[in-house]
Amino acid sequence: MTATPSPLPVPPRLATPTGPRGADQPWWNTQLGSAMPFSRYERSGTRLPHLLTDRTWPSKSLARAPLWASVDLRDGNQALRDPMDIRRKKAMFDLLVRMGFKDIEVGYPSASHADFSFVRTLIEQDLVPDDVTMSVFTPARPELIDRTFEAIDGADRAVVHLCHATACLWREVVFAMTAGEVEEMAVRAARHVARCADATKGTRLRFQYSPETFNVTEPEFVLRLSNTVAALWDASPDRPVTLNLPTTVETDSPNVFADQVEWMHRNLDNRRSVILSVHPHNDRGTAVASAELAIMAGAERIEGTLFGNGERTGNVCLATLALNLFSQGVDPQLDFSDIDGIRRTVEFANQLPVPPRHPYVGDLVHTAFSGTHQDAIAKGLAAIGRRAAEAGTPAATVPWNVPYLPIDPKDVGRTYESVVRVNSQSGKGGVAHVLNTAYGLDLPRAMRVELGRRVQRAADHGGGELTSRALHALFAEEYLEFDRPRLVLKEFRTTPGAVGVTLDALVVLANGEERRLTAGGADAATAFAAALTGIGITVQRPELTEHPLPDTVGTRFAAYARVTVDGTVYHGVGIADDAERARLTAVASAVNRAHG
Ligand SMILES: CC(=O)SCCNC(=O)CCNC(=O)[C@H](O)C(C)(C)COP(=O)(O)OP(=O)(O)OC[C@H]1O[C@@H](n2cnc3c(N)ncnc32)[C@H](O)[C@@H]1OP(=O)(O)O
Ligand SMILES: CC(C)C(=O)C(=O)O
Repeated sequence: MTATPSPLPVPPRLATPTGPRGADQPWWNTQLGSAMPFSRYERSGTRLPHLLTDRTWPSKSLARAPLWASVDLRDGNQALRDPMDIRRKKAMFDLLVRMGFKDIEVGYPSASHADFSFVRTLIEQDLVPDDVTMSVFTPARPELIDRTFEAIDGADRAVVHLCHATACLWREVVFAMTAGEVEEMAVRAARHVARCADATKGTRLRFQYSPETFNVTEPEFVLRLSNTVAALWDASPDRPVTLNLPTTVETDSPNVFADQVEWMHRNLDNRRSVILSVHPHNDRGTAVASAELAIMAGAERIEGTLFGNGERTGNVCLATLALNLFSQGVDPQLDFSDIDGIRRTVEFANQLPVPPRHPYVGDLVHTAFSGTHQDAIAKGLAAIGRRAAEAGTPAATVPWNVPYLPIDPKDVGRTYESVVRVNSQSGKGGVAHVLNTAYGLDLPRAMRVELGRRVQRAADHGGGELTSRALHALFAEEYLEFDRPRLVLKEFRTTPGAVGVTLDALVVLANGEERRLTAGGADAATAFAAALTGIGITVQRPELTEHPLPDTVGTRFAAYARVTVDGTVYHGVGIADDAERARLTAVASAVNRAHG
């Protein structure tokens, strides 16, 4: 029988305190109004009307990758303290090509000699692969448009990208123009571009138009401009014009942008002759969400940069967008299999660090310090290993489902070693995981608890992170190395009997004396325990597990003993070249710990 879900509880309405605590404010909400001058800023929704009541984007999902366009070499570059020189530009360009970008804005050639000569280098040295199209940015000024066409002379293919401000504030403050004058400027510039294109021989050209800043421009105005410019450029399905809608400065929540994009998508003339593109900036920290909703709303192309470099808070991060798709089972159509290599090149080109918490690539994004997360991750990885073994397939092909890890770090070229790092927030699971991944030690549960406590004390004391080496040192101090061991197993021999074995062992005592011990038992460890009574040590019920150590030269074994010495349970560890010696050494380790 299927249980009927009970209705969801209705959340209590949050009172909105606007000043001193009001009588209608519930006891659990003690927030008061702040002294921040918020009334200087326009209220959301007052700038532009909500465009749609019948929006369709909320019920869409992302089923395939959009057309990716990198603007690292233009928008990214113009935001750098030290713009890229040719070497850095070349490194970035080569990286973008290797990753699979087909649409790369290579610069703003009329802006600087460096940008112009980079474009010339690409053309003269034939560095643009056949399946990649470069685009070049130009403002709506005739002399700069001319210079742009000069830069692309001799190119096989190119996109000329025309951009000018359209938003009211820019019209008034930057251009001191009316809307009509801006429209005339757009028409003049688009015609100028078309004339230059007609005069250009041997280059397959396409055009792109960006009304800046789209999100705060009156929709009817931006639609009219876009239709006019596309028509002037003879947009057709064979040679579509890219209409790029920038949130040059991000001002509203992503749902507002999605409505704006869907409205354009529905109302553009000759929709099939237009590639609808978006160019989100990240001023509100929601560029990724804006881009994703824009695709649901009808956009086909996204402009952004790797790891989000760009003006102010940056452009939308293409790595995040692509890997968001990847993590949803959609082919990102970009290769992020060596994300750290990509990051190194991007950091070299931009001379800016990628923050440790940046999605997918930051140093810490696949790392858990907290005990409960570590425990869950270790269990999740073990489950993947089991499923792979059961299916007889490599773990890398088993469907990924590990708590707290949205993707398999190995898919982006990371290892599992950094997934779990230990400090005072960590627990036994994390410690065991690190010892396992770094040293191949697979501690039994009771020992994990015991060692976990020891590590916790050390971490509390030291305050910082404990590396795998430090953890191993604590492990060795606890189980392998003893200042004055009660006994050391020097040599031994077992002789099989009718039932069980007889053990002859030579042990060295704390005072340096060597003693030969002999006893029988069901197995060597039981016989050893029995033999220890000869030197006054009562050891009962030795329980042992062992495993070979991976990646060692020759085979070595780790054995773990749980024994009762004088009525108390102790654990010990033995590591040796053969399994039997490892087991007996583990019993000796437990005895030494009992007498430590
Ligand atoms: C939204 C974007 O990201 S657009 C790209 C922005 N990128 C850059 O600015 C980087 C490169 N820029 C530059 O090298 C220079 O600013 C240049 C080459 C564009 C122009 O330099 P200058 O002629 O010295 O002008 P300056 O930068 O002082 O001012 C810009 C002028 O262009 C006008 N302008 C700005 N954008 C545009 C545009 N897209 N189309 C037409 N005119 C524009 C401004 O109104 C201003 O005009 P004014 O001098 O009549 O007041
Ligand atoms: C040129 C345009 C697309 C731009 O960079 C912006 O508006 O941010």
